[in-house]
Amino acid sequence: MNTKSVEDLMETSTEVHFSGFHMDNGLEQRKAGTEEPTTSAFDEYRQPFVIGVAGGSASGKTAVCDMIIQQLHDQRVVLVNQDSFYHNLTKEQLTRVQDYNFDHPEAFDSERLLSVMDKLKHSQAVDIPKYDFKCYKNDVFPARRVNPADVIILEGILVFHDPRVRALMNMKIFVDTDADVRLARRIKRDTADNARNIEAVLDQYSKFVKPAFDDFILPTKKYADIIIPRGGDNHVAIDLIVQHIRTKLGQHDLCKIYPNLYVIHSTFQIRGMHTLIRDSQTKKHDFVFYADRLIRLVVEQGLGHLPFTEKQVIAPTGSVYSGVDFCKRLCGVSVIRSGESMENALRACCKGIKIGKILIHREGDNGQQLIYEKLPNDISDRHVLLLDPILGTGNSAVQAISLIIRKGVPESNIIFLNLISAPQGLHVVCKRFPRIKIVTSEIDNGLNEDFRVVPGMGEFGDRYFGTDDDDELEESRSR
Ligand SMILES: Nc1ncnc2c1ncn2[C@@H]1O[C@H](COP(=O)(O)OP(=O)(O)O)[C@@H](O)[C@H]1O
Ligand SMILES: Nc1ccn([C@@H]2O[C@H](COP(=O)(O)O)[C@@H](O)[C@H]2O)c(=O)n1
Repeated sequence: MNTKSVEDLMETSTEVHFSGFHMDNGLEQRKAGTEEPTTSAFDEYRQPFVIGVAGGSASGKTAVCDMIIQQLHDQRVVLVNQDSFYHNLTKEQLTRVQDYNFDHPEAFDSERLLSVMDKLKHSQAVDIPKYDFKCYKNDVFPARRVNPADVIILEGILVFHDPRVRALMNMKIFVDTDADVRLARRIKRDTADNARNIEAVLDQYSKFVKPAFDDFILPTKKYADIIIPRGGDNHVAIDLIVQHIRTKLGQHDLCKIYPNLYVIHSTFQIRGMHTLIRDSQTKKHDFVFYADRLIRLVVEQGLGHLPFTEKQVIAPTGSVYSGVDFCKRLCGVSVIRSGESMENALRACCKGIKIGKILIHREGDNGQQLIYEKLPNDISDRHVLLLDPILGTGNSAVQAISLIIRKGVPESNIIFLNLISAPQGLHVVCKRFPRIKIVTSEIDNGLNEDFRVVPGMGEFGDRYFGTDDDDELEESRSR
């Protein structure tokens, strides 16, 4: 028996847990231990995308699922059929099978279905029974072993009926096919595949299938995100669904939770630059060179989130080019000292931009103090690009953003640019300021016991400005 409440299940689908940590002012701290967190916070965000496909019997649910699976050929996808969770009929029920209602929610073992889905969502392999429509049993055929996947499709007439099952789904599709088409298909299928006679099929339809559709299935249509008329014939709808799933799968799971969080598109060039700046053996001049390249990419990406106005220009060919005009009222704010490393890239992109500064003193991580600020007087009229290459606990970011908001800048006019973010910090900032935008180049695993991002890249300011011990050693060796 699965004892998870609806809230528990909803939590596993949308919330974030950091095992081995305890919560403190919205942050999770490590109790004791080694360099890496016990459970990688990053892994906790890696959850499969769950799609529910409901609709009347013979509406084309299986056909729609098959098409989605075929088009997602480069992804690991598993299909789970609600039919697999039909209760076995007792001997007595078997003697009067014509009186059994297979279309009622109680015909299914929902607890077993929930337990299987829960395991798959948590990356565990499961055994799923294969239902025999001729013997009315789920233990005639060997169970199917299903491994965890990127996408789980749960298909069945009543998959939207139980709120606990609905809560597991990231996308709900209702296949809407005319009743006469469904009946015609069902007669064909049940007489051919399930060795039933047409009279029995029609009796079952009028006694159970149609009333259950009206009472239990149709009322769940309102939960659907997408309603597909004409089932598998609707290629446009299926293409759009597949495109949406691909987009979602390509995103970090935190971007699915926080729509204003943007991670720049990763390429081997970007991974290569990250490899260099994270390598403890990288010398200062290489560190600065590659950090600058990455910072420039983040700055350009951040500028792309500013508002624009349309503008037409005449090209030297005499033709009209319809383009856009940059947002003019901008300023940067760097968090001293690491944030200053991002100022050059911002100046290189925005000629003459005003850049303010904020200094936050770190005493442990719970006692942070704002000790210096110099911001443009008219900052409240400007869009603000806040510069800090590392987002760790989120404490400094919260202080800096709160100050900028106190100066009159609307939250939605702030874009926070950083190179490396810890999930904990993102969680804190995005929850506290849901309207600011964050642009980062990579999201790391978590924080270590000193609240430093891991794997991270050490103290950014020291490595960028050459004040780390190793460089002093290196210099003294070369003297
Ligand atoms: N677009 C379609 N055109 C013709 N026959 C179809 C179409 N979609 C499904 N079928 C047929 O109708 C029957 C029921 O379709 P299926 O996808 O299994 O429905 P469901 O899974 O909703 O019960 C199957 O025999 C299938 O081959
Ligand atoms: N032993 C059974 C079990 C189920 N049914 C019917 O199957 C329908 C659900 O499957 P679909 O593929 O059509 O979605 C449902 O309407 C049940 O009446 C059955 O006939 N015999």
